[in-house]
Amino acid sequence: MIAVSEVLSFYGRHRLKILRSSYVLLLFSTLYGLSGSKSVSKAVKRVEKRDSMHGGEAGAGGSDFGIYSGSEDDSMSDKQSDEDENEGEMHLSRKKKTDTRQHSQRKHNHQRLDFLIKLILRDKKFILLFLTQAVLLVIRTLLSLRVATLDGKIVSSLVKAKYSKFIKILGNWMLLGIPASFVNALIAYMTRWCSLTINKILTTYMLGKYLANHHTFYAVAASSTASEVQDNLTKDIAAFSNTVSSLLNQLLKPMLDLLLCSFRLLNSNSSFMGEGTLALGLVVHISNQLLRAVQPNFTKLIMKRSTMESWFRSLHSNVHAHNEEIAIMRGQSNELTTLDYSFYELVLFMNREIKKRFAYDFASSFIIKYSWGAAGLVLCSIPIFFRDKIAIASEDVTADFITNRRLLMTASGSLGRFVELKRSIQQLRGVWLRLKRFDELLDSHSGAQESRSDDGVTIEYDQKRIKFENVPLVTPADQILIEELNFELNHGDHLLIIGPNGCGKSSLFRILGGLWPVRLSLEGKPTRIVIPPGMNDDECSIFYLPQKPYMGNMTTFREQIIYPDTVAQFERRFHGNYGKGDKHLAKILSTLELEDLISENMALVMVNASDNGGGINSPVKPRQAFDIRRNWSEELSVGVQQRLAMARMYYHRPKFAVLDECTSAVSPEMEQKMYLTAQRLGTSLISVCHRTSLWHFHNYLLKFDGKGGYKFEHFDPQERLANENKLMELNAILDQQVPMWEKRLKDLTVARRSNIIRRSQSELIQPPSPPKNSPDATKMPLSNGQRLPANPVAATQPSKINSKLLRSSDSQEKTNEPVNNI
Ligand SMILES: Nc1ncnc2c1ncn2[C@@H]1O[C@H](COP(=O)(O)OP(=O)(O)OP(=O)(O)O)[C@@H](O)[C@H]1O
Repeated sequence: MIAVSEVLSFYGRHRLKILRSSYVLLLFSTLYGLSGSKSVSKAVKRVEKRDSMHGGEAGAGGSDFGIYSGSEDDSMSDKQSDEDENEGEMHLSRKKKTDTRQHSQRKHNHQRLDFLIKLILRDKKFILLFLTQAVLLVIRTLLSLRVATLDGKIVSSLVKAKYSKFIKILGNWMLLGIPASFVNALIAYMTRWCSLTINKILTTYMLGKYLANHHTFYAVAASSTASEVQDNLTKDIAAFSNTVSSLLNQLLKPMLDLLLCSFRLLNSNSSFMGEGTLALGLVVHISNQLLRAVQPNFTKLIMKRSTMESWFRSLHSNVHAHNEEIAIMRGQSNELTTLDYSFYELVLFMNREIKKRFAYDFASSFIIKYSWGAAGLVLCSIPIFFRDKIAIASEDVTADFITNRRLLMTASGSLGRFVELKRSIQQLRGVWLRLKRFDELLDSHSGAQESRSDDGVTIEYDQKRIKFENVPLVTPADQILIEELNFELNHGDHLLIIGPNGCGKSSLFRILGGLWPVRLSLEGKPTRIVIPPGMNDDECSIFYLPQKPYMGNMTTFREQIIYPDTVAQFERRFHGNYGKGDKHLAKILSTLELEDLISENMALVMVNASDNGGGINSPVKPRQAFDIRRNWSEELSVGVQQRLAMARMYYHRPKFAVLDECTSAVSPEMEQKMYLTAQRLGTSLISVCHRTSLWHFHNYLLKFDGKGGYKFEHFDPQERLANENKLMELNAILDQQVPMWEKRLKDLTVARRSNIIRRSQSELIQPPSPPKNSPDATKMPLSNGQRLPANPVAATQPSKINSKLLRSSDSQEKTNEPVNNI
């Protein structure tokens, strides 16, 4: 009994402190429950585990990272460890190494998981905005406490009919509304600014990494998650920024509200209010645990849905990008089926998702709004119903009731926001994982720049020479096109590459351009490649012209011609003199007979000016014709695009130019002119062209046979063309003569056949010389009972027996005597 009374007296002395610390503890345990969702952590761990097992090979094969099959992963790791145990000591050490690697990989992944946060926290502007937001949130909470107190006083003065007091408090209440509204607006502004800042930080970082070098985006486009890149760079970053920026609002506001409101309630005039608030906190904590039972895994849901949406979007982009081909082939129904199927899958998934969300929304709405609200009202009503039985310090019960009710409503609203926060955190985690994966993908391919070749391969750079020494032509899918390629080309020489489709002509350019890694000779011979260094500010050593040139839409006409140079480089080249630069461009265009484009642009400028109220007769400067922006890839024909691409090459005047069927859509005369001008500008041509009319521009030939073989030789176009012509003549003769000879052969066969028939029939017809006294030799019966026809002409018509004989003699003839012997 003494002990109990001592405890009670201790409690009485330290009541407020005990209540406050218990409340803070309760609040933090609820908060911990928010982020520590087991399923989410499991999902994250599975991703890490799978990544470590695959050696962090992002994107390769892991197409659907929205679904994690934990059991598969577990069984895989189990199997692996079992094998290791059975393979003795040597394997044990290997296993140790693997474990260490996995451990470091896991550590690396943990660090990587936080890379976004680190990136954001490194930005001073963000920190400043974040702190300002925090301060504003504290001010808002203090203001709302003051408003709650005034609310209570207003109602109390109203009930007691104290009008002057009522007016005075109402005035205060309205005055308080000015800073409260200002702070609210400022918080919304800060949240948006914060989101924009995060978006800027992440987009700059990701885009910078994505377009850091020519390997990364080229390799990423070939990865299995390429369809998601667009969404990663736009939708995911935006979603992440929005959620993170409002996270402070969602987290800090309810926390401050809860702490301040509960402390205020603990200090309340009603002696039991403190304990009541704590009891209410306990109810909230327990019901929150119950809510977890029906809560779906939002991380998993958001990841799966995003992957499906990205796929659906990429299919749409595909239709858009190839609209002309699809439309001309009437392939829309095919595309509709594909799109329909992908959309059907998405809808099916979303149907399941909304069902899961429905159960959760029902439970959370009921618990937050009604259960907690009812508990709060019960707590507030106690001083009114049990006024006589409990000690109440204040006489103003109405004011107390209103204030407490307001405080409890605020606290319960805050708890509701906590529950919402839980959903936001899980969804944020889903986006976070997607961005993490994208970052890994970029990392794995940015490393490709260093591993641009196998160990042992020598890569040299020379402006005036291309040399392949024992270089195998191998595709990224490890398909060997040529086992070893050896050739050398000096600046001033011109190489023609010919061979059947798919033999590796373009693959050679991909290796030359550094898109595919240079592999070591398959026979272990020293592998060496000498290539031009590419493009830099001052000089261009190699330039590529594909069949379908890239036309950047909505860029200026000038940028089209100088691509890939920037306007700043153009200005540097012509010392800021646009007139001089544009004159140079116009000269190039006139060589390619593209002056019409300049006049067309001028006309468009005039039309635009008149549309904008400038008048059709307002003067147009030539510079404006080069400043115009158009949808170049859609508005120009392929032939004009090819000529414009050639203009680019003339502008850059490279040492070497790779022309991969880049003149297929221009007239033969223009084609000759293009090649001639390129050679006059001192560019060595490496071309793939099927037209023999271009052969005389080359003095070396690289011929692929399509079976892994090739021939590199000095090329005499005249001789080759003469041979080619001879070959063509022979082919023409053959084409003409073969059907004739075949017909003759057929006739001979028929003639021979009828000869045989006649011979065999005449043998049959010739009877053994009839006895001279026979009255009618023609009526002599045959051995099988048949009579010979009376009409000798009929003997030439094959009877049933004769046709049998004919057939057997025919087949005998076929097998014994070849057609040629006839
Ligand atoms: N990115 C790639 N990944 C894997 N394999 C590829 C890739 N690009 C091309 N290939 C394969 O390499 C082989 C050679 O292709 P390449 O484009 O070099 O042929 P080509 O000789 O230029 O043919 P064409 O005359 O039809 O253009 C083909 O079998 C092709 O399937």
